[in-house]
Amino acid sequence: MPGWWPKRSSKSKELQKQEEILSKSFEKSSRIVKETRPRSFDDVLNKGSPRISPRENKIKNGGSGSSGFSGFDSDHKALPLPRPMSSLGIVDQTGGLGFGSGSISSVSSSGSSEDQTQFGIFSRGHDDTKIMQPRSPIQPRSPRQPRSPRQPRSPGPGSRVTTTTNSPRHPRFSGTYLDCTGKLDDGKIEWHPLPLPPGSPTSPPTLPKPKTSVTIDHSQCQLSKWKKGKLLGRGTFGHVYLGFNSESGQMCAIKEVRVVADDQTSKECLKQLNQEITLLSQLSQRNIVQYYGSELGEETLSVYLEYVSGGSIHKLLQEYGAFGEPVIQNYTRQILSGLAYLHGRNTVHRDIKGANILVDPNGEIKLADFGMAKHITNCSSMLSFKGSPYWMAPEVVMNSNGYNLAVDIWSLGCTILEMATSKPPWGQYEGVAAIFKIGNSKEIPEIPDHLSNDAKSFIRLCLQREPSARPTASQLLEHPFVRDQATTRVANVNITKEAFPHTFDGSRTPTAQEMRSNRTNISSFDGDRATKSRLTASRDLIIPRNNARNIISLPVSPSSSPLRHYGPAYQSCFMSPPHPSFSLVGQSSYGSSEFPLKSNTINLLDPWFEIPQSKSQTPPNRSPRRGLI
Ligand SMILES: Nc1ncnc2c1ncn2[C@@H]1O[C@H](COP(=O)(O)OP(=O)(O)OP(=O)(O)O)[C@@H](O)[C@H]1O
Repeated sequence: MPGWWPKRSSKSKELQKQEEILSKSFEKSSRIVKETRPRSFDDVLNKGSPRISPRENKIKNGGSGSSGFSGFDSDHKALPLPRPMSSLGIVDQTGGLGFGSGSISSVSSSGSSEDQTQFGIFSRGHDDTKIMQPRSPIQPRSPRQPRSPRQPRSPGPGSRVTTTTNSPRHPRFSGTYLDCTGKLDDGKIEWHPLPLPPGSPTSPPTLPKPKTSVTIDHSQCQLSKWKKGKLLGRGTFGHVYLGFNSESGQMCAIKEVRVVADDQTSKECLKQLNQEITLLSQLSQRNIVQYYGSELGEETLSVYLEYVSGGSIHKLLQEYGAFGEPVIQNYTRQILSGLAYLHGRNTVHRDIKGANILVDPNGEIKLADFGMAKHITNCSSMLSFKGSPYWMAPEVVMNSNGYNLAVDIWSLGCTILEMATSKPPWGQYEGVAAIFKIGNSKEIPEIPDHLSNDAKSFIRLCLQREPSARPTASQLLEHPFVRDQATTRVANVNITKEAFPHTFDGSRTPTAQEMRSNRTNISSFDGDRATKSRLTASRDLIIPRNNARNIISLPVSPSSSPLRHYGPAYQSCFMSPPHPSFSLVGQSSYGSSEFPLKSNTINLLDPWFEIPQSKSQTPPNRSPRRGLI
């Protein structure tokens, strides 16, 4: 704990103090994005003045039952409203308050961009609140696909432009925008052609995979037959509608964001959607919502996605209450499969929670909402303060050393608790107190007693405070909690193959049969720890050592986290020492001899060794070291 963080015996005083401290941190690096008077679209385009979006308008007018901090999405009543947080520099324009189940997004990089000092706070009406801070332009860019030079915009009012990844950008994006990786961009937004209606004379029999490098075919614009239907839901940045193709009868979900030039909110919306488009267009896996295409209209950018009619896990929890363990097992396995695929591509979701996980009528899980997702390059830092507070990993809250794919594993553990209790983890705490608990305590969220030992063991593995101690998604797929389901085996083999088409050294991954026989061996020696350890080690040989697990730490800006003590920035591509505050809350800090210089040690331990509760709550240097891929 930082020296300036006093200990108080009274809980209320302590909370009050926490808020004050967080307030100072936030205020240093934040500025409330003020609402602006609505203006006509032409005004906006011609004069570059901001225009209020319908969503903002709703916020301005108080929305419907908005609190901005209900802890869950719409119509959720599980959490008490928090106290006003204006002192934190967080103002919910609805009169609601700071952190709910909403996502937080700020950035910690240093830089001099004017934008960088801004925190935009966007109420989600009665959903929750997002805090966003544009990235600095000096951050390294992740690899992107080449873009073509500009091409003229299609004429006529009301016409829609459907373009592709290497297609021209919309003239309205000629200003500076933030690119898909969160860095300032030159305004280019990537969108993709809509699929031709299945069954139409010129269409493929099924929806094609998204094209990432095709030339413009304007005939596709005319062939776009998707009609916008009823509202499915609202997100922070736009609305999601049902789409219907009257020629094929097929449905899709249309995520729509209003395009308003020079408006900070719109920039954020577009940035987020652009990020989602770029990432989703490269993904194709059964547990990840499929991207179909995107289209730029006169006033809106629409993203066409696989329609998942069952709604989110969060919504199901609200309607039907906590899930039984078999359902949790089944959903967890599928979430893991999606994560294994995603992580195999060095991509971190960063906002895993019930509200972002959709369920189709057959119980198939689809990870959605990739607005926070990020591709991790070898030396890129992950220092942004992004995610949804209650599901946020300690290293994200503290944000001292950068973080990695393991943040999704922590959030998965939280989501399992959410499924088991129908409440968010740490739900008994208000937002700031929850963040304090996550970042500066030794605790993990409460695990319900009624869960099986396998479930408890699984959750504890996910909720290890030391990120490198958390197993990977692929490793967790072998945990008895999810492994022993009848339908799991073959599906997981395929997923592993998808996620890891090649081993780390470039050689091929084993065939499904090889994998099966390996797994058979593992399960047949379930009771034999030594054998299992050996097999675990052999499993490590076939699962590539994902270099994204090597997290690298880069200098952190003081604005990285509201809980972060302003300390010296550290080093380069090596694991950094833990945040000093760990040692100040009764946890000893890393000694140099204990500090893991390499985080990719081959794991020869049994990954399913159940870490006792007390150990899972111990500081990093006391946790059993687990070499990870
Ligand atoms: N592919 C889809 N199929 C069916 N419904 C969807 C789909 N995508 C989103 N929805 C619905 O629309 C709602 C809003 O989705 P969206 O991804 O925009 O925001 P969110 O995840 O709720 O919030 P945020 O983006 O702010 O984190 C979801 O809660 C869900 O009910």
